[in-house]
Amino acid sequence: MDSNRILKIGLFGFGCVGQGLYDILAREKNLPFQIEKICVKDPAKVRPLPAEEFSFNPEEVLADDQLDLLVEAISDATEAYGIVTAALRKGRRVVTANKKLVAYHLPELLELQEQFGGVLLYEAAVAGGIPIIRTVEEYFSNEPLERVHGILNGSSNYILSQIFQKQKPYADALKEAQDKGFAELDPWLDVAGADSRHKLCILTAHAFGRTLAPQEVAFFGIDSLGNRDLEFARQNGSTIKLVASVHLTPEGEIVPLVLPSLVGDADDLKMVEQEFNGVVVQGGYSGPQLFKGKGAGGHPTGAAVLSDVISISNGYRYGYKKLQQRQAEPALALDFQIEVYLRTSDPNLLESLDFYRQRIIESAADSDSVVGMVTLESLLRNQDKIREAGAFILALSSDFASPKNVKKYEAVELS
Ligand SMILES: NC(=O)C1=CN([C@@H]2O[C@H](COP(=O)(O)OP(=O)(O)OC[C@H]3O[C@@H](n4cnc5c(N)ncnc54)[C@H](OP(=O)(O)O)[C@@H]3O)[C@@H](O)[C@H]2O)C=CC1
Ligand SMILES: N[C@@H](CC=O)C(=O)O
Repeated sequence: MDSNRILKIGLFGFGCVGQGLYDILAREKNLPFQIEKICVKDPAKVRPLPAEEFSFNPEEVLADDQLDLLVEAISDATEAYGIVTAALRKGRRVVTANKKLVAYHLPELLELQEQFGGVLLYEAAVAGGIPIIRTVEEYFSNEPLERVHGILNGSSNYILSQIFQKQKPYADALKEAQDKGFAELDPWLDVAGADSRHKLCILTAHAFGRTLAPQEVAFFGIDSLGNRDLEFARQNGSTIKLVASVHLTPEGEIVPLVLPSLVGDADDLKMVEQEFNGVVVQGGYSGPQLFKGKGAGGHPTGAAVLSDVISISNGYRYGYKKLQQRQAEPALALDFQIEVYLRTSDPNLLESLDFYRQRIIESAADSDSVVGMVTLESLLRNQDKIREAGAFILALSSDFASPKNVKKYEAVELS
């Protein structure tokens, strides 16, 4: 810690995460931190704190040199980018919870820290309360990793638990996730898999030394999940989880993908329910380890932000060790093949996807469900088309890296 004095924090955002941090600091009175100024957006909003604690002008808070460190927890990624980059240009110490900002701008954020001497930490941005970035960055710094995968979005996991365990309608479960503060301001990010994609990009930088642009990662979500898909999962003795995964192929290429997946009883991710996240880190020597914890919510995320606040005040910064160690940037394994289930009403989609070993699961008046093999390249090329068609796509096992667990499905071979 800097000294015995109380460190002053400038906080941007006083929603779920900002209030979570504020509340923890209010309870843990022995901690040497004080939130000095809170910057928010809406002057008309009723606040639980006196008006003088708030500012509506980010410039004013950024310019305040009395503040020892800044915490950015606002809902707008574009505004957050402006705040965080301006702070780093001043060489400030900054903690952010914003995964979209980090995923889209990591190379620039690294550059700014290098150039101006500031520091940026973002543990809360991936898997909420699970200390996964520091674990991958520090504990696994010297062990080659084979795979990192898991459930990285609390809202969609909450929704799926409500659907599978309580038979709640999708829309009701989504509303609950929003009411509980788990969901993004635009919940499409959660349910369409985009938020998981942002988190996967960040994890990939720390685990494999590859700064992926989000556009390089195909992502699919649960927003078009229908009754027939639920039935397919149930008939196969499985539930569905939204899985984000990155693994290294034997050729040293990487396969990053966000895809709903069938999850059976033997799968470690099966026990990750509600707003919890679960991340499996597969070390080359240590084997698989599951990290499970709350992926969303004010206190779990506030606690992750607090941990960064403490670390940053102790002089910690990410070493990006895998980035430093890597010989060459791992390429994307575009020819990687994965077996998926697809339900669509658009016959052209199957043709565009270049499905092979295709089998029909069900043919109905309004749509067909098929199972087949597809390449990563095809998923990347067709992902917008799949979304626009309202199709639902599902991996047959969360073990994307190896087809050995793929079961035999009730299917009719196409002639
Ligand atoms: N909710 C969660 O469980 C988690 C969220 N995150 C991330 O943390 C961040 C904050 O999320 P969350 O707390 O849920 O969001 P909320 O919607 O609950 O709160 C957002 C806060 O940001 C403020 N704000 C928005 N735009 C501006 C702006 N231009 N200038 C100043 N303040 C602004 C809002 O102000 P006002 O009060 O005036 O409306 C509000 O206080 C997001 O990046 C999110 O992705 C990360 C992990 C978990
Ligand atoms: N909306 C996100 C919040 C945490 O990152 C989620 O549901 O996981």
